[in-house]
Amino acid sequence: MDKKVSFTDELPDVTISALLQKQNNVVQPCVIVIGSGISGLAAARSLSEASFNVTVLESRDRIGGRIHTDYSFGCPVDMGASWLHGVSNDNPLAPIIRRLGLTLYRTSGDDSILYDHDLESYGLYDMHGNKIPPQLVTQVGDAFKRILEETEKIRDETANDMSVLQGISIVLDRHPELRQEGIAYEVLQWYICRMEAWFAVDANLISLKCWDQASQPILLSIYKHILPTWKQYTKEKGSSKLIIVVQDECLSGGHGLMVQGYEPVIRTIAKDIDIRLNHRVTKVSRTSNNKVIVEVEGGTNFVADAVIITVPIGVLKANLIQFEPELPQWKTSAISDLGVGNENKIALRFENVFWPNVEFLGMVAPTSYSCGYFLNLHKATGHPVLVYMAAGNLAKDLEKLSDEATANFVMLQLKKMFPDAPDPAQYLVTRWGTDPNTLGCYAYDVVGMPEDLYARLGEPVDNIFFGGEAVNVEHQGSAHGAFLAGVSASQNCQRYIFERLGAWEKLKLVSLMRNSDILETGTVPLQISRM
Ligand SMILES: Cc1cc2nc3c(=O)[nH]c(=O)nc-3n(C[C@H](O)[C@H](O)[C@H](O)COP(=O)(O)OP(=O)(O)OC[C@H]3O[C@@H](n4cnc5c(N)ncnc54)[C@H](O)[C@@H]3O)c2cc1C
Repeated sequence: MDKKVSFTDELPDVTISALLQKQNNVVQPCVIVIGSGISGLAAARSLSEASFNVTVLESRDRIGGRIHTDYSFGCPVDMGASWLHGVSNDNPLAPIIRRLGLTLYRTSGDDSILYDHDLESYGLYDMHGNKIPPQLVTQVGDAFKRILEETEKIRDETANDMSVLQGISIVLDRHPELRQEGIAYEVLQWYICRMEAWFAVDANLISLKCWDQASQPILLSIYKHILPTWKQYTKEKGSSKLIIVVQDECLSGGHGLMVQGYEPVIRTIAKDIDIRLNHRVTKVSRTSNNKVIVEVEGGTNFVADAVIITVPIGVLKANLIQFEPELPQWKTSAISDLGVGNENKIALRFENVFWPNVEFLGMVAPTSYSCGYFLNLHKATGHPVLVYMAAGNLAKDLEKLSDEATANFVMLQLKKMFPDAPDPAQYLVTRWGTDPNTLGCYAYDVVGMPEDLYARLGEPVDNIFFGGEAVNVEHQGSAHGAFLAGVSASQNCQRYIFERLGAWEKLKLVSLMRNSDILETGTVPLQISRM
């Protein structure tokens, strides 16, 4: 007879878990999550799986926040995030993507943040519609890489921060051989325009010290910077635990477009979560008995043991949520010192494809502001759609126009490359900068600001926890970074609440926990349509 018995099989009917669940007095701790973007949803799912009672309050009439797949063209078009940065199993979103069988179109195998497209996948044109020879594009691309490498030396030499643009200008003074003339100069401007798109801000505003925050050295400096602030904070609060949202290293695997759009990922994380749409939070108050009261436009109040705030940094900067008592100075200064960039997408659907089969169509010009580029969705998805992307000041300026005028502006750009381009059958225009639910696209490092801002933004204030893209020290401005930040905020919140429970309540809570099915890892490979 097999003597091996499984522990769970041998348990009598009345397991601890069953016993506890039979009792009516199981009081699950209650947490409010503000915002149903990927960060808030990840926090809510993680809390819900840890058997907390969780409610998500969302100001919009939809979930997903800056992940928004539009289907009005009859095909998925991502108007917010569209790339998975880090197409590998290390990506925390990989398990969900694998499970859903979603396809990724790898646009670049390069892990660096600037090259989310391989150089050979560009089709660049000048303002007169002449195609730029691909060798020139590659040659200037290589020169740009060298220029950026040289800026690292300048950064190491100087104590004070400066903008990336200033750094580039010093490099070109020192290395005249890297200067570009004529059309090559315009191609260089185009690369700068692409860099500006990554940060969603003009190059004269991007911090040279922080722009490529690598893992280890920066993390050390973050610890160095945060400790004095933390000591001050713990002196005020009488607690000594340092909870900090820090991730490992840059993700490998290059960059991949979500061919079916990001929406299925959002829907999966949101499954069965209590989400209240059209609930705009206006005030968060802490009470003397360790509760939080969350007030919603219209006057409804929600009371909870803790709150996790995942609204965009732009919303926090604009003080659209009032705190009582006020947040401490170390937190408010982190909010005000972080920058928030802007990027907008204008998607155009045509009846037929009239452009070449490249991934990116770009127009070079004498300034990065007047350069432009279109993502060719046809190459990755088979749908006749081009997506124009404008960042920084251009994105801001376009928001001053009507949708129709914006689409006309974009068509003028396209017609410079393809004079016979027909009018689009449909178009879509985003306004991430003026939308009161975002007020910007994502966080960036302002020149000369302390390096611990993201970490400070992620620090809790008693039972108020912070998630969202901008609290992730390493992967801010990304979907996976926002996801991780949500999970971290949830874990910090769980720890906080757990420490306040008695032994019996802890046991009850543990008995209700269920294993994650959505956040789990699996063995099904990622589906990548271009290796
Ligand atoms: C144009 C654009 C392109 C991008 N491209 C990529 C990409 O290709 N790859 C990538 O990885 N990342 C990309 N990103 C970044 C990525 O989309 C974000 O980092 C991520 O989606 C942020 O998630 P979040 O949950 O932190 O914030 P959000 O998604 O903004 O969620 C916050 C939620 O809070 C809600 N809210 C706001 N105010 C209130 C309030 N007062 N009360 C209640 N709710 C409120 C908002 O409506 C929103 O739903 C892009 C972003 C933009 C804008």
